[in-house]
Amino acid sequence: MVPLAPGENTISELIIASRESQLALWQARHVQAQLAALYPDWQVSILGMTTTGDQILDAPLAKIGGKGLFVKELEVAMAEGRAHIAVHSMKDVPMVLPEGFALAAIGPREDPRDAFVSNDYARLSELPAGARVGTSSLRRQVQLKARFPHLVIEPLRGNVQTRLRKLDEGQYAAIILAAAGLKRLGLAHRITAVLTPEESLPAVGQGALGIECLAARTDLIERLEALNDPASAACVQAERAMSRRLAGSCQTPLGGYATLSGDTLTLTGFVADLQGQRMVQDRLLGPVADAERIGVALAENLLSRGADRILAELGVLP
Ligand SMILES: NCc1[nH]cc(CCC(=O)O)c1CC(=O)O
Repeated sequence: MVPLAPGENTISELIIASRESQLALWQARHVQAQLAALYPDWQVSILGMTTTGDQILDAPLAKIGGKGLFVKELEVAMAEGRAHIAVHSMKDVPMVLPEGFALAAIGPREDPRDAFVSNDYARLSELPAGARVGTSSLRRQVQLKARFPHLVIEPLRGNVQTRLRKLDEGQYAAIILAAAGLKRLGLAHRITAVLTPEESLPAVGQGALGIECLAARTDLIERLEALNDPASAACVQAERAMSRRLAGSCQTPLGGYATLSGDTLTLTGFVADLQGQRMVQDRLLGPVADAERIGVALAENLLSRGADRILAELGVLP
C-alpha cells in the first residue's frame, strides 16, 4: 500500500511527531499502540524531533521563552505535512494554541501530584535548614519558599533521568518531580514521598496527555475522539480556563488542580509572588458541565483578592 501524504484526506499512515526525551517517546508510543489497536487500517509511526526547549538546558524555562518551546517544532512539522498529530504532556501546552491547531483528545490522568525524591530524607518536613532542593518550576519554588522558608531552592533542568542523576551525584538534598513522569518511565520506586495537593498544588494539566492536530483535519479529530477521557478533559479544561484568564505561563507562579466527584467538579488554584510571600489561593465547585466557567470564575476570584497586583508586578497582565 502506498502511504498518502499527510496533507491528503484519507490516510493509511499516521505520523506522530514527538520530542525525543524518554518520557515524550513513552507517551508517543503509548498513543501509537492505542491508535494501532483501534484503527488497523492505519500504519502508525513516530517522527522523533529535538526541540529548542530540549536543547537549551542552562537557563530557566521561564527566561528562554516558556512552554511553547517544547511544542512549536512539533506544530511546524504538522503544518508542513511531515506529521499528523503530536502527543504532549498537557502541562507543557500553552493556554492558547496557535491559530489552525486543535486539541483533539485529552487522555486519562496519571497521578497528577508532585513527588519528593531524596536519597537521604524521607519527607520534605525532615529537610534541615539550608538543605538544597532542586526545581526550576516557579510553581514548585514559591510553594516550597512559602511552606519551608529555611530551605535553599536551586535550579534544576533537563529530562527526568538527568534530574535524577544530578540528585544521585549529591548536588541536591532532594528534588521535586511530577509523579506521573516517574511512574510512566517505570521509576515509581524513586518516589520517596508523594506531595499532597495541600503541600504542592499541581500544575495545570499535570499528568494528562493531550493530542494536537491541525484544526482542519476533522477526519483525524473524529477518530482521535476515541482517546478522549471526558472526566480528565473536564478537569484539565477548568484548570486551563483559570490559567488562561490569569495569563498563565511558566513565567507565572501559579497552580491549578481540579477533581471530579460524581458530577461535581472542584477546582483549586493559587497565584503567588516570586518570593512566595504573598499567596492567593481559592477553591470553587460546580457542575462538571460548567468546567470552563468554573475556571474563569475562580480566576476572577483570585484576581479580586490580590492576584491582579501580583501579576501586574510580575509584568504579566491578566
Ligand atoms: N516540565 C516538564 C514535564 N512536563 C511533563 C512532565 C511529566 C508529568 C506530566 O505529564 O505532567 C514533566 C516532568 C516534571 O515536571 O517532572
